[in-house]
Amino acid sequence: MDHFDYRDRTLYCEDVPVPELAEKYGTPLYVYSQATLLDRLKEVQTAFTEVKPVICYSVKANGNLSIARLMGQNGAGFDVTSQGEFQRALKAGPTGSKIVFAGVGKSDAEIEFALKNDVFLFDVESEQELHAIGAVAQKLGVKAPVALRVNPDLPPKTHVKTDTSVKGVKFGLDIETIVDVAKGVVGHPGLAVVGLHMHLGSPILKAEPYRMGAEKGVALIKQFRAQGHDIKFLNMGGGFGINYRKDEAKPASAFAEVIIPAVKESGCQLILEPGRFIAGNAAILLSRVVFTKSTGGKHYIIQDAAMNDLIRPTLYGSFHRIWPVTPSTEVPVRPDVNGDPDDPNPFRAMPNCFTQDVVGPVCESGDYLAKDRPLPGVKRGDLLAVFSAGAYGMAMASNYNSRVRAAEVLVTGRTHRLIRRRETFADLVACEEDCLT
Ligand SMILES: Cc1ncc(COP(=O)(O)O)c(C=O)c1O
Ligand SMILES: N[C@@H](CCCC[NH3+])C(=O)O
Repeated sequence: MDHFDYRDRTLYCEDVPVPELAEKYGTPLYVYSQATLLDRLKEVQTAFTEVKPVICYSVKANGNLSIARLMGQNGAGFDVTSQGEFQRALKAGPTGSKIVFAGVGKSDAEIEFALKNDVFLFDVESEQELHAIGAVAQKLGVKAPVALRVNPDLPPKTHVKTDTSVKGVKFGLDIETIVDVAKGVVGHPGLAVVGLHMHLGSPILKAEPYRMGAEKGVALIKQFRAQGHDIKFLNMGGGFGINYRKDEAKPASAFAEVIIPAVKESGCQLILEPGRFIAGNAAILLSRVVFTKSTGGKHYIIQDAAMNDLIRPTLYGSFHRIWPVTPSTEVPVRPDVNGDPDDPNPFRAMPNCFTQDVVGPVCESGDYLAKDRPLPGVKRGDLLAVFSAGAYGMAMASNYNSRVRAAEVLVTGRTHRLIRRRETFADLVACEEDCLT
């Protein structure tokens, strides 16, 4: 399973026994498999190779400099959504990396920064933004390369907090009005409208929305061209889903099958912005059991990772597989289907499994990594692996409750390197002025 597997009842990341990492770096710890990161990037590159795509790794999923560098070294550009992400991409990417800049609220300063740093394309999300970009570009005496982001009004329902292409969300230009917006900037001295962008949501487990989106995209591109815009790029965004529960995700080839025909018809270069697909299954969040507790008929595993380390379960009710790193002989070693309500759980009947909540030390009842999950009994000091934590895990981590953020380690084969050290109290207060002493 993505270079995380059990050998003799011990979880390995590539060829490193995970307990060794806990010993050396402490917990909570993000553990990344370099082979998985590269396999996943390669999978996208290979699936779309026929149309020579520009793959812009979505930095928001995981912006660690070493991971971004790995992407850049292996042919990826970057999709960014703030100046901070832009700077990460510049720092980690090779010279000339293609950087696409999306986001609904780019400030003039960010626009100027991007223009001065060779932005490949702005993904433009509103008419006001389009004119703001045009104005900044004119001030600098350049033409800004832009792709208009359409909200294609499609139904890939993900989660109310992550839907990006259903009517009424804040993203993109309405499909009904985008053509008029494009018309309004024909011949604009500060703007080169060269692309169409869409991002359908995340995560998406079906290919069909991409087929529908790409078809709508081709129709728009034809209209933009008829207006005189020289459209060269079709950017289909990110959103490809991954396996959180079992084998629910589609391979990249399934998306390629429905996107490539439209790309060919459009005569455009394809851009993709995968984030989760590359990083999601490439990491576990490793934690250690602090206490166990039973109260009010419920059983709790209190471990040292919390909502500040991985907020997805709290924020979206997301499911992450969790399993002991060294399961006892009474429980199976593969965590494939634990707790999946859509799947009859063969582990439920295991003598040592019972329904438990996996919670952290943060002072919120919503601080949990799993709820009502059939898990084996564990004891203080046991290690747990929270799977599929590589995307939007560390990237969304915070210091809530003055908890220092976790360390991150990158494994390749039998070796491992710290790619982010654990924070310290000094880091926590580094930006504060203790001015009343
Ligand atoms: C514009 C844009 N591109 C790419 C992504 C990356 O999405 P994912 O990590 O699901 O591939 C996102 C996030 O959803 C996004 O908003
Ligand atoms: N952060 C989200 C998805 C949103 C992606 C960014 N548009 C997640 O953890 O799944």
